[in-house]
Amino acid sequence: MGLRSVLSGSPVTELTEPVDPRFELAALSVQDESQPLVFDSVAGYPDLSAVTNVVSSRERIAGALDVDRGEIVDAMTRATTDPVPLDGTTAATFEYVATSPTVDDHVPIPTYYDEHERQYIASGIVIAKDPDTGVQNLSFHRLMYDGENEFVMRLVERHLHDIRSRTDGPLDVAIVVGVHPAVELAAATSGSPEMDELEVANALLDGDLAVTKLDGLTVPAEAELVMTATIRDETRAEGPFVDLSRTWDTVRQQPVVEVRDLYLRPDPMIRVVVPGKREHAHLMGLPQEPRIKRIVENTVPTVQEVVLTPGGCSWLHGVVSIEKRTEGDAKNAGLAALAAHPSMKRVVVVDEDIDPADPDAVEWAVATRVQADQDIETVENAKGSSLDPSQDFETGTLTKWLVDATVPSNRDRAEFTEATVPGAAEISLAEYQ
Ligand SMILES: C=C(C)CCOP(=O)(O)O
Ligand SMILES: [Mn+2]
Repeated sequence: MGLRSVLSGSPVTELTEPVDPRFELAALSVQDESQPLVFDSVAGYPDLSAVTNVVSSRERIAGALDVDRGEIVDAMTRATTDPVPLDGTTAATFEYVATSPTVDDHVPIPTYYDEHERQYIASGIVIAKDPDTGVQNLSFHRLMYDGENEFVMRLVERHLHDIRSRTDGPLDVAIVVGVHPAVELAAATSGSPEMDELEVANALLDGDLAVTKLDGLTVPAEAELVMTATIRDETRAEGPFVDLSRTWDTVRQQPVVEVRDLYLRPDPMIRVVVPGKREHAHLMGLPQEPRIKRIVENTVPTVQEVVLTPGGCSWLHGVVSIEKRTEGDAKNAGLAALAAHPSMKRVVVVDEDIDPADPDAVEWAVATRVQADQDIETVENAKGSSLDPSQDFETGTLTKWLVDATVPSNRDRAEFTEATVPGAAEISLAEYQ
């Protein structure tokens, strides 16, 4: 099950005119994010196509995982709780192309936002093996193209950073671009170091993930593009880059990645993720929700749902709904959520009658159920997201806050319940026309 399997049999928008990977491709991709956009012709690259907006809607994600839209988070929870071991390997669909390649001679590396931006692969999944446990890790890392066979990779202080710090000398990895959305969602999951995200993807695909061996690593057999590479000790300036916050991320010294071998499927379809747009938000934010819910559940078992809100970049703001048992539950649920996802700066806790995915409903709860002097708590000097432009960049800290927008336990719930017109939810104008 590869990338192409989710494009056949469901609507996609197909463009036949040549598209320039420098800005034009990104500009077209944001015209309509409701379904995948296939570029049959990429200027300068006659033998390939490109695709973006593959997971721009929760409906498409649900379709890719063969679940209902409302079951996505539970499917992710099940897959991360019970990963499915990989059962054997198969032949790769990709073929060897070149050693030490000048990468953008072979594949387009887009620019997205501005003249001073560099070319970036924002859809690359890095596969590495933990030197101590042998467990593989998959994670997304933006890759700034630095010419010939070199990139500079944003290496956030998470799992891959930890693997690299425990590896003596350069770290050999594989970089895959263009895989099934289940592999992308699994790679975007920040799970425990013991969790092999390929097994999470295999669980999401009911054991049907085809994998193959490459230079001692296990990689998706149907990947469109694979690069074996080495993360070197050398660092260079990486950025500026527009990331999930939709603001320019700062420039940092980051490790150089040297591409050893390039592999491509025949007639490859190059996977493009436009940074800061909807599918980037889905890939980053959605996999965090089941993990946050699992952690909040340890404190408040009656947690109902967790949503990282698009208005909060699907990363910095969240809403948690609970069935409140006792006063104080909401504050505990908020504290647990902030701890579960350290990149989150604000969490609003609502009762179970409020849809956390509906920003108007959440604002209505804040407007009618919050007294700021009692229901808002702040946590100063906490480590926030590196993507948050409001942070103190010297310390990397900021103030986090939680809002208890639940009905006070000592008040009558009926006073805070939204009135509805009888039958309004069932009746329809069509019946009277
Ligand atoms: C996309 C990136 C750089 C991940 C941001 O991770 P965080 O600084 O932990 O919020
Ligand atoms: Mn991991």
